[in-house]
Amino acid sequence: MKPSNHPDLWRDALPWPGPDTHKHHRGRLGVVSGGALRTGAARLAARAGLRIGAGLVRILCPRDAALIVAASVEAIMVDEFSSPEALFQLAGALDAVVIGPAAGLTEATALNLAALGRTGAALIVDADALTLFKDRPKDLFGCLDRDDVLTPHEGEFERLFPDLPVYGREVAASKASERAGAVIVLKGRETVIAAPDGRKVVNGNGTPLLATAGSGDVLAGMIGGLVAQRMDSFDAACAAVWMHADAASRFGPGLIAEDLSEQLPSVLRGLAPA
Ligand SMILES: NC(=O)C1=CN([C@@H]2O[C@H](COP(=O)(O)OP(=O)(O)OC[C@H]3O[C@@H](n4cnc5c(N)ncnc54)[C@H](O)[C@@H]3O)[C@@H](O)[C@H]2O)[C@@H](O)CC1
Ligand SMILES: Nc1ncnc2c1ncn2[C@@H]1O[C@H](COP(=O)(O)OP(=O)(O)O)[C@@H](O)[C@H]1O
Repeated sequence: MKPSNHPDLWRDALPWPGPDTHKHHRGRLGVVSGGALRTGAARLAARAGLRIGAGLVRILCPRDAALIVAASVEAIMVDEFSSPEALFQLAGALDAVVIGPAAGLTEATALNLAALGRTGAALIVDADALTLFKDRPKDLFGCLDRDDVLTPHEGEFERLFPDLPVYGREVAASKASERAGAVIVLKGRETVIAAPDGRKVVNGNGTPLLATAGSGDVLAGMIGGLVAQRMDSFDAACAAVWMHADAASRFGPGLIAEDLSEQLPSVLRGLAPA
């Protein structure tokens, strides 16, 4: 399949604020932070979610991380939780939640994911929250709904779906989406986005400038920010993947993950209705 992702597929579905909107209407995104030494990934994701238009973004922190995160954010809000049940309560007021970036390969991450799976929030599951389920992928899939999004790089994909890479990336992504019952974003040079209902798109505007630590965390936050604004999860994933690469190309050489969100205003201006 030739690269097929293009703004024509999802431009009309992008969320823009109307005259009577307020921040809660624009979508409420949560991002689960790792522990005290692992807060950067959540901050990258949260900032991307805010930049892409979610009206309200909260970083949900284990107790040891809360003051560290609070000291390093402004518009982003901070909550602390001390148990999966407390996380469940916090997430009840959110439209979408990102979990996984620097979350830690611990049972606490699995329990937190299970708690989030019991809320109405759409989940964007990345990084550690994928790797953790290497030997028990069904435990992960059991927590998911069809509007949830998994964002594996090839290493993470192989851990969850060891029998699928042999089919090639496109067929593998479709089979994985069907098996997981969620949208799959199989990242890489040509990212493949597949939905359980059979929709599939291959992205063609990627750039190797994105091969830098934390760029995947930013992508997860962008998808989360669009899903929080009630964009269909498959469309949101296609749009975020394209905009993420466009942001990288606009910045050019020297790009680090922090730069991606700062390019989003110009990416969005290029997509806004006239
Ligand atoms: N600013 C931050 O705090 C950042 C935190 N990060 C977090 O750091 C933790 C560990 O990240 P790691 O990079 O070690 O975990 P990974 O699962 O990305 O890498 C582990 C191993 O997987 C293999 N692998 C196979 N295919 C790969 C691919 N396409 N891309 C990358 N690796 C591939 C590599 O050999 C690598 O050694 C995660 O929780 C991650 O979310 C990273 O996201 C980077 C930025
Ligand atoms: N060579 C490449 N060409 C195009 N895109 C790339 C390339 N390498 C990485 N990317 C993109 O960069 C991002 C990396 O995500 P990930 O591996 O999860 O990084 P991290 O865990 O450091 O955040 C993905 O969106 C991936 O598609």
